Amino acid sequence: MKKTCTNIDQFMAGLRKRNPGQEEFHEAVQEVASDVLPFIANHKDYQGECLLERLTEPDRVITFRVSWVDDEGNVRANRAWRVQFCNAIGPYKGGMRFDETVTESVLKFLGFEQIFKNSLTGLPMGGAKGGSNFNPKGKSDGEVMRFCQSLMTELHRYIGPDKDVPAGDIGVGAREIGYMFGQYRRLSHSFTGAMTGKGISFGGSVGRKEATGYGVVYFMREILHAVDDDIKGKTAVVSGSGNVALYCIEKLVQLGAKPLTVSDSSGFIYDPDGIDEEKLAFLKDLKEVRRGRIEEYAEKFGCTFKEGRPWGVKADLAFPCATQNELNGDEAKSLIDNGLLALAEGANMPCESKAQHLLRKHVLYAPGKASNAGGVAVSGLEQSQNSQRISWSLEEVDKRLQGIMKDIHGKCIEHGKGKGAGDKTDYVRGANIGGFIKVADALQECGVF
Ligand SMILES: NC(=O)C1=CN([C@@H]2O[C@H](COP(=O)(O)OP(=O)(O)OC[C@H]3O[C@@H](n4cnc5c(N)ncnc54)[C@H](OP(=O)(O)O)[C@@H]3O)[C@@H](O)[C@H]2O)C=CC1
Ligand SMILES: O=C(O)CCC(=O)C(=O)O
Repeated sequence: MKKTCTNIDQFMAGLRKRNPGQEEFHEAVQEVASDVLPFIANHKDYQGECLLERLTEPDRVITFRVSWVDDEGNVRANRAWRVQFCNAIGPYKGGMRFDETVTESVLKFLGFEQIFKNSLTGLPMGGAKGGSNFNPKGKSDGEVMRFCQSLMTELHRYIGPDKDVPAGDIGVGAREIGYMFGQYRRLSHSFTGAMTGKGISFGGSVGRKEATGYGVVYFMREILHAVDDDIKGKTAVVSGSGNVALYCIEKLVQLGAKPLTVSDSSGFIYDPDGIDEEKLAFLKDLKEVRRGRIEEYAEKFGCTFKEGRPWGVKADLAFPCATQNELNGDEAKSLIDNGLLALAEGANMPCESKAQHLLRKHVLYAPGKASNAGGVAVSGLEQSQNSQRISWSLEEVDKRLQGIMKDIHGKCIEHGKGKGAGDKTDYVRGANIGGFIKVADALQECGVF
């Protein structure tokens, strides 16, 4: 029987050859393969069926044109994709990203990560991701609506509650989900839970908007409890000011921590007094309603605005919640030199590989596939509510979210405890192996495909 190649250099050389120029995808696979290949080498049961080779090849990538008309009457065209990566443990599931930086490589990296993340949640969800190089910033509501409707006119053929269930991500919030779901409903002539992150008035779950940000803080709480520490009284440096960052800050404030920074693509603010409930309310209005720039916070509350990223600020905890590769090796060193205790990723792959290496060695470091899984987990709960045609209360959803984050932490401990530098828990290994096993078992039990 042909055995899986467990030599990382050979494995990666093959992957690079098959996926030329897709650097983000290479990076994501390298991170997983460097834990999973040694695991396979030590476990005979996982050696025979080319499991990681199969898991690094998407089931399919759907690419299509999205034509739409701008407010001046000009016809515009963008490219969109849906990467349906692996449905071994449930229908494809993962967000849609609208940003000018979106490429097939970015979506393959995100879809690949999603396989392991969704597996860790314990819910029956496969891995997928989609999006477009359309940039919603500065577009009118009408332009965004026409774009979303046009995109769904093609995408609706490939999705459905038992097939593939898209949701939000960068550039795709409540407004965009509403427009896409509305068009899906019209075209499919049905009302089903084919998308999550929906508005509460049309099948959405309470708590989904908050879930990723709250989840990352719940995960950090577990990390600190495992070393007999607590989140209360800790200072925190947070990047981003979108969905994940805002609700990460909200939960930090609720649990008695002191968030010091918040950022967007123009720069960051540093508020040494900490962001409190009143300042957070201003931030929510600025970002969720007025779609303004972060500098306004500094003007309103008389603190510092700087171009660049917030990683030079001294803090106990760090939460990168903006985008991929937003924290490099030098910035990780600066956080560590400033006494950082722990970092939990709210964004997907925010730390460059040099930064990951340093953080893994010197602090407690939780990778996004574990720490930001709360969002997709509550999406899974939204799917369950839709299927049963019921709505749970916020208390019920939040209780389940806390339970799921605790369970994910438990899986990281099971596979990563004592495996890191100085006998620390290696959360990266824990998440990679914990996520892999369930998918690998399902792949083996369902026959070769
Ligand atoms: N939404 C969710 O449920 C989940 C999201 N994630 C991940 O979390 C991250 C943030 O997502 P989300 O909050 O939903 O997205 P949003 O679009 O709501 O917010 C993104 C934030 O990041 C900033 N940002 C984007 N690109 C850059 C950049 N190149 N440099 C600096 N800042 C940047 C944006 O600033 P600006 O407005 O100026 O562009 C904005 O503040 C992503 O990595 C996403 O994949 C992970 C799990 C679930
Ligand atoms: O809720 C979802 O399905 C999407 C979440 C997501 O895109 C992510 O976890 O990165």
